[in-house]
Amino acid sequence: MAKTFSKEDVASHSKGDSPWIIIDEDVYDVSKFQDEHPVLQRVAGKDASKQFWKYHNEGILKKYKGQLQIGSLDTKKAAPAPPASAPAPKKADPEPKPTASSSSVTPPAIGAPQDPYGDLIPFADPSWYQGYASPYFNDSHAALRDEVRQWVESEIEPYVTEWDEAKEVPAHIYKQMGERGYLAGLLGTHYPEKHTPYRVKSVSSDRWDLFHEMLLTDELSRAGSGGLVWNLIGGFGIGCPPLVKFGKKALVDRILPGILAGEKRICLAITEPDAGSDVANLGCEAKLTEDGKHYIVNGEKKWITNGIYSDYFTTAVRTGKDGMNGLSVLLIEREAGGVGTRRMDCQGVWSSGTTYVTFEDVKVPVENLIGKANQGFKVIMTNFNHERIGIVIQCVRFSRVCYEESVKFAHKRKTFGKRLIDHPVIRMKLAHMARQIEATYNWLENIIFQCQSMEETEAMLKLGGAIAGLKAQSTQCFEFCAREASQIFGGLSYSRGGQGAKIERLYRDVRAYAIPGGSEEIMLDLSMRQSLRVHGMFGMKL
Ligand code: HEM
Repeated sequence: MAKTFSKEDVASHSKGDSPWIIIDEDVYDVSKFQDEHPVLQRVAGKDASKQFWKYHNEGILKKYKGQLQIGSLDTKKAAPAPPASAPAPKKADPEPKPTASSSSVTPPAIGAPQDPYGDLIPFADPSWYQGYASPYFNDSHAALRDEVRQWVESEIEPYVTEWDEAKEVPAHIYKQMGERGYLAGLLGTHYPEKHTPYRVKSVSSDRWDLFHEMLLTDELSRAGSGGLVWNLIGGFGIGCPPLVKFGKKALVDRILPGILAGEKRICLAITEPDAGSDVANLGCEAKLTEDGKHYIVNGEKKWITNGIYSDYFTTAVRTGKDGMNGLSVLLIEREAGGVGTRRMDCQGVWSSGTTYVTFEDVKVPVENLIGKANQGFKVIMTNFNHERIGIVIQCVRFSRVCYEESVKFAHKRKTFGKRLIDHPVIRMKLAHMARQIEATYNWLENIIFQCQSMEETEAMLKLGGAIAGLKAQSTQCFEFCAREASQIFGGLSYSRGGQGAKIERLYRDVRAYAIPGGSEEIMLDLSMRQSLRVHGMFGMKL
C-alpha cells in the first residue's frame, strides 16, 4: 500500500537536507532535485500545487513522479467511481484488451458512437473520440487508440524534449515499434503476417485497415515532435512500401523480417542536391556491369530521413536516358561498401537523423532492382500518395497539439486581470485554428476512405490531385496553428523547453512538412492539373 502522511509530517520537512512538498495531495521528497531547482526551498514543507501548475504542465509530473513521489496525504480520497449511466471520459487503460477477430465477434453497427475518450477539449481530438458518431471507426480502432496513447504518454512524451535536444531517440523505442507490430501495420497494405511473428496487441490482423494505420500515426504525433515521428516512421514509412510492393520475392523474404522486427532500418533516397520535387531530373547513376549481374552506383543524395541509421536505402537511380523514362529504383545495402552517411544540421525535426548520403562505386546485385529497369518513375509516383497522406496525418495532429496546448494555457495564464481565454482576441485565434483543423481532418478521413475503397493504381490516378491539394492544405493549417499558438504562449514558446516546448519545437518543424514530399506550390498546381486531367477522362463537361 502507498504511504500516507499528515500535513504536519510534511511541514516537519521544511528545512534541511530532505525538503518535502505537496502537489495535488501527493507528497514529494525533492531533496535530490533541490540543487538544480533552488526555488523548491521556498515552498518546502507546504502545499505547492498552485505554484507548480502555474509554471509546469502535466509532462513534468509524469516524468518525475516515479523518482520523487513518496506517498500521499492521509486526507486524500480515492478517485470516485464513474456513474453507471454516463461513461466517464477514459484515459488510456494500462492493459488494452484485445478485440476479437471479425470471425468470432460481430462488430457494433457502423456509425455507432464509441465511449467518450481523452480530455474532451472541443476540437483537440477527432470528434469520434468525444462521443460523436462516425462511419469509419469501430471498437478495434478505439482499442488501438488506447494502446498507442498509453505507450506514448508513459514512455515517449515525457522524454521527447530531451531526445530532440540530444538529436536522438533511444534505439529501444524503435525496436518496440517492431515488437508491438506497429511497423508491419504502417505499410499502407494488408497486415504482412507472413514476414513477422509480431502482432498488434489490440487489433487482430484480419481487421487491420487504413484507419488503424492513420490513427497509429496520429497518436504518435500527439507527442508533439516531428523529429520523433520521423525517427520512428519517416524512413520506414516511405522506404519500405516500394520494397514490399515491387521487390523480388527472394529479396523481400530475405530482408523484410529484420526490418519489420525493428532490428534493421530502411530509408528512401530520392532527393539530390540538385533535384527534389522534379524527380525526373535525378542524376545519381547506376551502370550495369558487362556480365549483367550488378549495377555500379555513383552519386549523392541529400535530406535523407533516417539515413545515418539505415541498413537499406531504397534509392532512385538513373539507369537510362534523361527524363522520367531512364529512372530505376534499387535497394542498396550499406554492407556492400561505398555508402557514406553524415548527419545534416537542419532547422527542424532534429531527432529524425536528416542525412547526406554518398554512393561511391557501390556494387548492387540486379536482384535488388525494385520494379523494372527504367520504370522506376512509376514506383516513385505510386509511393507519393502514401507518403503525402502520412504528412497530412502528422500535420493535422500537430495543429491539434498547438491548439490544445493553447486552450489549456489560455485557461491558466492571466493578462490585464483576465485569463487569456476571456479575451475575445484569443478566442478568435483559437476559433480560426479549430475551423482549419476540422476542415482538413474531415477531408483526410474522406481520402482515407476513398483509398480503402480503391485498388492502388486507380487511387494513384483518381486521388493524386486531391491528396496533393490536401497536403498543401494541411501544411498551411499547421503553419497557421504553430504561429497562432506561439503568439498565445508569447516568450514561453520563444525559449526552448518548459511549458512552451512543444510549440517552439513544432514551429521549427513546419518547413520539414511544407517543403518535402512535394512543396506547397507544386502540390497546389498538381492538384488542379491532375484533377482536371482525370475528370476530363471521366467525361467532364465545361
Ligand atoms: C516535483 C516538483 C517539481 C519538479 C519536478 C519541477 C521541475 C521543473 C523543471 C524540469 C523545470 C524546467 C522547465 C520545464 O521543463 O518545464 C522547471 C521550471 C520551473 N519551475 Fe519547477 N519543478 C517542481 C516544482 C516547482 C515549484 C513548487 C515551483 C514554484 C514554487 C517551481 C517553479 C519553477 C519555475 C519558476 C520554473 C521556470 C519556468 C519558466 O522558465 O518559465 N517548480 N521545473
